[in-house]
Amino acid sequence: MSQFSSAVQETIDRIRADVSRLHSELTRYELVVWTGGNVSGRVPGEELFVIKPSGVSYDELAPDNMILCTLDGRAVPGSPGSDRSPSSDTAAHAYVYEHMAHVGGVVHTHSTYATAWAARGEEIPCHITGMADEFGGPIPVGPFAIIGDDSIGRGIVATLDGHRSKAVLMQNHGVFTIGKDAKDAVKAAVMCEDVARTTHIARQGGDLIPLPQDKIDALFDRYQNVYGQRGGAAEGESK
Ligand SMILES: O=C(CO)[C@@H](O)[C@H](O)COP(=O)(O)O
Repeated sequence: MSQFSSAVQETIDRIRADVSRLHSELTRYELVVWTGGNVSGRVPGEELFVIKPSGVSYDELAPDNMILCTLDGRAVPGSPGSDRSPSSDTAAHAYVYEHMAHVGGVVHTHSTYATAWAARGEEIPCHITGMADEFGGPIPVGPFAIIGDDSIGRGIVATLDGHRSKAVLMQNHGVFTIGKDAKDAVKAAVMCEDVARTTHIARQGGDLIPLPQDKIDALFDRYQNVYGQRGGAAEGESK
């Protein structure tokens, strides 16, 4: 029998299904190789989130082997999947949920072009309208931090708190993205790789043409507040 009320259990089951399914977007958009990368989703209204097990093939990921964790990064004993170790980035995801209340999803990848910018410790400058739309400016670099404790999480929060960007390039490591939910964070990871690749290729051909700040601001505002179908039906249906 579940240790949660039926309403909370229903929400947990929905987030398990979402997080499990969203991992297939990372492979679809070729943002990860082998077992690299991870997606997590907060359980709304609870001090809980769901994340993938560590080092398990993407083909084997399923709602029941996603791991339910508390905000200190520990698996909830007795919950489905808790017999396995959670993602090695669980502490980083937990730190973000603990310190950024508006965040409902976190994604990590080593996507090729974005990680190349991270390896140089160079922020991606904002020279294309699609980047202004999604990120509202440059994608910043976060500190180099070793996996194993909350150092990566602290670096993500210190870099993204108060920043428009939903993506950070953790130096010498890779991309972490945040979103209002797991799907939104996956979208930011897809867009981050796209702008990293385009900006890299553009730079090979010559100087980049500056995009004025007032135009970046206007594009960001339109995309965030006007673009698409207001009311959310179409976006929700495309899950
Ligand atoms: O970045 C790293 C390791 O440096 C990890 O994020 C791996 O990319 C995926 O680890 P698991 O989620 O499978 O533990």
